[in-house]
Amino acid sequence: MTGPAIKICGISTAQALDAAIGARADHAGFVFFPRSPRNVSMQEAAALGSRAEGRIGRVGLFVDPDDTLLAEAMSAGRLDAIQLHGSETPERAAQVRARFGKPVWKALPVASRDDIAWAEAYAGAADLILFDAKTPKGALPGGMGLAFDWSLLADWKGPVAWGLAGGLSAQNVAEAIRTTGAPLVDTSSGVESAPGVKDVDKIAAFAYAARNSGTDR
Ligand SMILES: O=C(O)c1ccccc1N[C@@H]1O[C@H](COP(=O)(O)O)[C@@H](O)[C@H]1O
Repeated sequence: MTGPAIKICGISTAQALDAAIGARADHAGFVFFPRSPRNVSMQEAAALGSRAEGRIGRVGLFVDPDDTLLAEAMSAGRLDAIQLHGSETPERAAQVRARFGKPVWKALPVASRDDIAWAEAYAGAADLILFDAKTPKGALPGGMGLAFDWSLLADWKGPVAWGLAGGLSAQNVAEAIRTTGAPLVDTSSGVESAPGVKDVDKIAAFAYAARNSGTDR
């Protein structure tokens, strides 16, 4: 029973990174978005990126980034994948992938069934679609601990690999996986004791619950 792939996002300390690695998560997310309480500097990204080398995948999270920020972060954090969490179009996602030569994950905000249909537009442009809850206007576009109606995704089969995010924690991740069949789950605030402060025990509990949800990759 291996369960879905696991991403712990918003890692900004060596302790949190080691906890994600110790919990056998597949991906660690580093946030490059100054408004976020999880934002990392290029110096922090460099330290985390080299500590993660060969131990866990490194995903950089960006919100409508320009190429200068992407280039700096790619090189500092030695990123293995780029998560676009803003309003990037399929054309921009394809351009980022071509320019930086790394897989692109595109987050899509979901509130209704129509939002899920947007994934089709990213086939061939993004490598993975990350369905996340739509957040209120003016709020951060993610990392708010908000979940959406998972039944909208029940056994969703689209033209592109996908994952589930939004309000996931050790308490609800198994149910989320059973409802949606998600091949990847991503959490940030659900494994924190305060915004931006990762909790080692919550990371371990999340990975355990995801792996023991009764489903297989
Ligand atoms: O974590 C952030 O601060 C963040 C900022 C801007 C865009 C996305 C962000 N986080 C991502 O949002 C989803 C859901 O987070 P949560 O589990 O509900 O807290 C996840 O992919 C985070 O990586």
